[in-house]
Formats: sequence, C-alpha cells, structure tokens
Amino acid sequence: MSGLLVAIYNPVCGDRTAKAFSEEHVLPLLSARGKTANKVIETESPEHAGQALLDAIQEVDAVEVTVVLASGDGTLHDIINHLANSGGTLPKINFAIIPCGTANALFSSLFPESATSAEPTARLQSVLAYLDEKQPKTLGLAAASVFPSSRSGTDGERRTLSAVVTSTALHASILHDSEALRKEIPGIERFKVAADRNSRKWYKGSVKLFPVHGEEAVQFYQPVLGTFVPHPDYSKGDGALNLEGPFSYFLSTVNVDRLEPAFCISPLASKIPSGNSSCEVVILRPMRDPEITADSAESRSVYVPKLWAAMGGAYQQGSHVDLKYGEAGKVQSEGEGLPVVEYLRCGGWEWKPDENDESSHLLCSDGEIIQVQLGGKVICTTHGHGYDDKFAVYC
Ligand SMILES: Nc1ncnc2c1ncn2[C@@H]1O[C@H](COP(=O)(O)OP(=O)(O)OP(=O)(O)O)[C@@H](O)[C@H]1O
Repeated sequence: MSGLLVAIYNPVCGDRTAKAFSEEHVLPLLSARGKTANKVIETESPEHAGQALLDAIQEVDAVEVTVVLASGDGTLHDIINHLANSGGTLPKINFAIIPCGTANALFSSLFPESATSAEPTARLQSVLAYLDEKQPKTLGLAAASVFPSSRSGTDGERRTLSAVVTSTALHASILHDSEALRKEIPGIERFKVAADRNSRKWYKGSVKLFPVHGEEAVQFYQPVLGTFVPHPDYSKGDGALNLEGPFSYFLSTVNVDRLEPAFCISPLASKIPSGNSSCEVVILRPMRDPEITADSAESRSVYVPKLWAAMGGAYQQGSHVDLKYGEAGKVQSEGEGLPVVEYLRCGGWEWKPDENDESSHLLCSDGEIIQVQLGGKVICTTHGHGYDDKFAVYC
C-alpha cells in the first residue's frame, strides 16, 4: 500500500501543446522539487487515461493518488467516469490540473487571474499548490442518469458524472456542433460559431428541480434583493419546483463559476458560495418575456437579441443574473421587473424532453454529448451518488 504520483497529458486537446508543456515545464518542475512521477501517461484515446491510471493504482495498491493532469475538462471527465464505472473501491484521487484544453472551465474558475496569462508559471498554479502541500479541495460531482424511457424504470439506465457542467438545450447543441469545428477552429471561437447556428432554436420539455439535501425548498436568485430566496412555486407536496418549456437555455454547474476564462455563466457560485452537494442552474425560457405571446418564427427572431444580451452579460463578469424585463419586454439592468435569467440553486433536477422535439434530446456532461432516446429523460443529482469525497483538486 502506498502513495502514487501519475502525470497524464492529452496530446490532442486544445491547441495540442499539452505534451510539449508537460515535458518542458511540468516534469522538470516536479523533479526540481524532489518529486518523480511513478508513471507518465500520454493518452491514446478517450478511455485510455482512466484505464492506465486504474492499472497503476492496482499495481501498487495505492491509497493516496496524485494525478498531475495536462488537459481540458473533458479528459478529467473521462478519468473520473472510467474510475467510477470500474466497480472497485477507489482510493482518494487528488488532481493538480494544468489548463491545456480549449475552455479549461475548472482551472479558470479556481485561478481566474492565471487563466488569462500567457506565462508558463500561470498554468502551473495547481501543480504549485500540490508541491506546496496545500489541502486539496473536494470536487462536488453531479450524477446524471439517462433513462431510455420515462416509463421503463431503471432498465437501460446510463449514468454520467460531471465535474463542471451538465446541460441540455442551447449549451448542449453548441457543444455538439462545435466538436465538428474542432480542426477548423481550435480555440473557443468555435463555441460562438456554433451558438450563432442554434440561436433560433427553442427546446420543448419540462423540468423538475429538487432542493439541496436537507433544505426546505429550491432557492432562486432575486436580483432586487441580491440574494437567494426560497422559490415561491416550489411545491412541498411534489418535493419539486416544476417548470414548463420551451427552454432556450438550461445549464447546471458544479465547482465552477465560468466555462471559459471570461464566460462567467454561474457567477453566484463564487459570489455567494454554497456547500458541495448543490448545483447552480441557469435557465432562459422565452415565454417569460412580456413581448412574446406565442411560439412562432417571428417570436424566435424577437428573442434572439435578448438571448445574446443574457449571454453577453455572462461575458461581463456575470451581469446577466441582474437583467430584468422592463416595459414591453425591454431587457435592462436597472429598475424592477421579472428576471430575464432564472438562476436557481438546487440539489438536482429532472429534464423530460418533449417526445416530438428531437433537438431537446441532447445532454452535455463536461463536453461529452449523450443522446437521450425519444421518450427518455434525465435525472441529475449532486447528493448520494457515492463519490462525494473521492476526487479533489489542488488550488
Ligand atoms: N489520444 C487521444 N485521441 C483522441 N481523443 C482523445 C485522446 N486522448 C483524449 N481524448 C479525448 O479528447 C477530448 C478533448 O479533450 P479535453 O476535453 O481534455 O480538451 P478540450 O475539449 O480541448 O478542452 P475543454 O474540455 O477544456 O474545452 C476528450 O473528449 C478526450 O476524451
């Protein structure tokens, strides 16, 4: 039984610099501080990193594992899911992450200032936290179970763990479409191109939101008060807050307040922090707009600039959470009015796509796209999935 230090890099993520950065900066820094990786793994496929790490853990019967990981969020996701699906008892796994992916949501959230710096040292902040023996921060995980049919119980259920984001609607469409643009546009600009292509889509379905474990109600952010309050429509009888579509945006995060260095979509995760077993849910439902009375092609065009106003707010330190509908549906940051963005804090949620709307059947889990079968649904929870304290990150 022993401790284990493994260095992993994904040579194809982001701008493909993870290998060179690991060899030129990460491994030399470890040796300069008296640490030698027991294994250095260059990922060969999506499954490879998790399996190679599992083999290394089993070889030495490791009880404490440090993984120095040069990649984006997707490789971290692959590793966590592979280990969780392996079935065995896992040791505690602490990650030191080096941002080499496209968006690097987790690193950007933990080190917002370093995330925009070109200095090699900026990218080494998590590794330095490990070397300085800082206490690693536990990662809260969201477990999304995808059911093939809302009537078939748990038969054919598939589960995915997210360490950053679980989404449907526009965000899932963007991630789905942007993958095809990866070669052509290696940077974050591909997300904007994909967003443009999907801006007129509305996604039909219904949502149930469940309170944080041990809390009385789902909380929602009230911009006028600048704080979270219990949602008035939460039903104690159902144990849920029910929201009907159509939805433009439905996104749920854990551990992060941003998905890119400047795209601060769930800013209250850092401004009004909560415990680990909760998620931040950001929703846009066009029918809340006082200017819109029906789902029509014209209404969808009317809504596009409002969608961009909300997304634009996320790029301005998360100011979208304070946007309101003024007179005749004008989007404004001052005064009173219905919040444009529904920002909720909950313990989990259920997404039931409309059977006739194929586009609402995409689920994104840390960038991995999962197709929900027609008639299926997704239940996501941040509590009781068995991995509450297995994974942590140095920061
Ligand atoms: N050798 C490989 N060949 C092909 N794909 C790989 C290989 N190794 C890992 N992958 C896959 O590469 C994908 C992209 O990696 P990752 O998500 O870490 O970077 P990214 O998408 O550029 O960044 P981010 O997730 O931060 O936007 C992951 O889905 C991972 O499964």
